[in-house]
Amino acid sequence: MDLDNDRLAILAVEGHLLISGGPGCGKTTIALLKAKAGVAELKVEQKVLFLSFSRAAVRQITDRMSGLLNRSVRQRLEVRTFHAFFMDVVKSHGRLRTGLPSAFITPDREHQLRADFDGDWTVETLRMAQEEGRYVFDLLAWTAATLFEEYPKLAALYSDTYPTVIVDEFQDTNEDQWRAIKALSHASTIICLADPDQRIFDYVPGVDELRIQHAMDFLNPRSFDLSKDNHRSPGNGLLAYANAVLNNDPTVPVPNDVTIGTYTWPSSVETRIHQYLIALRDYLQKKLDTEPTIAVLAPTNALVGRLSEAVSTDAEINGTVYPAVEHELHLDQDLASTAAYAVASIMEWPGLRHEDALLATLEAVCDYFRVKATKTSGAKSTVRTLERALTALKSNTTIRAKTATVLLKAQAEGIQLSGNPVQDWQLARARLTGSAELSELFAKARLVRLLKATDAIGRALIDTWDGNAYIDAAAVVRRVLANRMIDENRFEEAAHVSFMNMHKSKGKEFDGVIIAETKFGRDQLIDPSSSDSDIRARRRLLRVAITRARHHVVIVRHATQPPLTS
Ligand SMILES: Nc1ncnc2c1ncn2[C@@H]1O[C@H](COP(=O)(O)OP(=O)(O)OP(=O)(O)O)[C@@H](O)[C@H]1O
Repeated sequence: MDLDNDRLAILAVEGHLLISGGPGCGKTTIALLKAKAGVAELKVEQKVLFLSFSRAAVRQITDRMSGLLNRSVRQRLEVRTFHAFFMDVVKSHGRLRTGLPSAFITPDREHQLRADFDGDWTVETLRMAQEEGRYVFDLLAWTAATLFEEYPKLAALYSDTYPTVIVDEFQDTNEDQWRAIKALSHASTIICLADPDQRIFDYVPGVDELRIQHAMDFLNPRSFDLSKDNHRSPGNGLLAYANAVLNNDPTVPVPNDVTIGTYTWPSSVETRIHQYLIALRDYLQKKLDTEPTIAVLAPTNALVGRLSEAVSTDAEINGTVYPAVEHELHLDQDLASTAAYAVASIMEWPGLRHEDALLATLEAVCDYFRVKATKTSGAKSTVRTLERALTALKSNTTIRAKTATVLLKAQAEGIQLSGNPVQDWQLARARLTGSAELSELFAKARLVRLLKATDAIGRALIDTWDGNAYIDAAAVVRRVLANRMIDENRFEEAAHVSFMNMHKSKGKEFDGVIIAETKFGRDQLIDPSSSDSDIRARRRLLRVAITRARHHVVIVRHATQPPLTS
């Protein structure tokens, strides 16, 4: 590996460090080499702590470690998500603040509690933490940082275990993460890895565009800028093009390794993605002489779900058959799971009395909007409307909500299920139509995959089939999805083809990347009618997406969309 003067200096200097530079310039790699150089001086019980944001990023770092560091060095490095680290701190020492053992509230459980709670949820989560020692996900960072600040000896104890702390994606750290880092910085050496232009989470509360400046002021680190280097995709113009998109610079031509594909009616984004995915896979396979890794990225989960579903079955396009493509779908489950419970409740219909069947499904639809209301204020009025419909249904009075009347009609028509869980799932899902709310659930439920009877949900559903209905299907689906979330927490299998939204691709690396858009709303790569700051944020996001590729990028756009640089 080339170690230029900057890198040699990084290895040589002592004290806090800020290593900045664009995607693929080698920040992670040099930080790992720096950690390696310091391992000899560690005492037996000491380790280097490498903090990152997501489990996927942790996996990428551990993958990179295996090519770079031998086993004995790897064992001295602890690569963890912020969340896992803070959870340990709170679990082991939360008692210092409360006198109580610490317990954790899962996100699923939090949604339920929050939906039933009238009042300020932030105040309530603090009360639960302080009076009951029970913590929701979002309070872990705050609590760990507060523990470090209130008990400097505790921070010193952690610093003693971790004399060096490397912080990945430093530009995206929120206020609490930064407070914890500051507390550790009194006795640990902090190495910040940062790229201000990869700041794509600035809509998250506590993430501050001045964070790098804060680090400069507080840590007074030695600063190294590696932005002139590009080791991910050297020589192929991908980074230069990504920067041109970031800066809306039309003077940089689209390089050979970027294909801009367009579609227009009667072709669709789904068919184009299917075609390009197969073409790109073949092209990279030949070029690299190994099965390539490819990511298909889109701005929204809804579009990701549509595309994933489209490539999951063989498609005949203009007389050519494009085979289904095996892939992994990476999503945030929340709302999708809740929508899936509504589908499952419809699969219970033939086994239930009319009123019970309708109540169960309407309740599931209402739950979906309750979960949504914890994130978006607009959903609250939908919840109220649906709750009124539920009351009317129970008290046999006139139902006004359109969603309820549509479901009433669909339920009266009945549903003929066959015992094939895949077909029946689709049949049940198709009942989610006829009102804006039901259509929304339909789109979300797409994100839950049930493509083969051997999928986890399919297998579980088969067990509930009684020849007429799927008894207790909703509860069974809930269990499977909850298990899946826990499994995903443990490890994520590396798939050759992955579908995810553009935000989720951050910190990852693939041989090829396909980016899709439609001409509507948030599914557009850049919505010309949005504000300047939104457009700027989208350009940063696009740069992140383009720079995930080592070799080739395909951008599939509607033919009427304006060019990305003009
Ligand atoms: N000095 C180097 N010489 C050769 N290859 C390198 C060097 N540094 C890094 N690489 C390779 O370049 C690729 C990108 O490196 P790395 O992941 O460290 O970059 P990064 O700056 O952390 O990227 P990102 O910000 O996108 O996560 C990796 O495949 C890595 O093995």
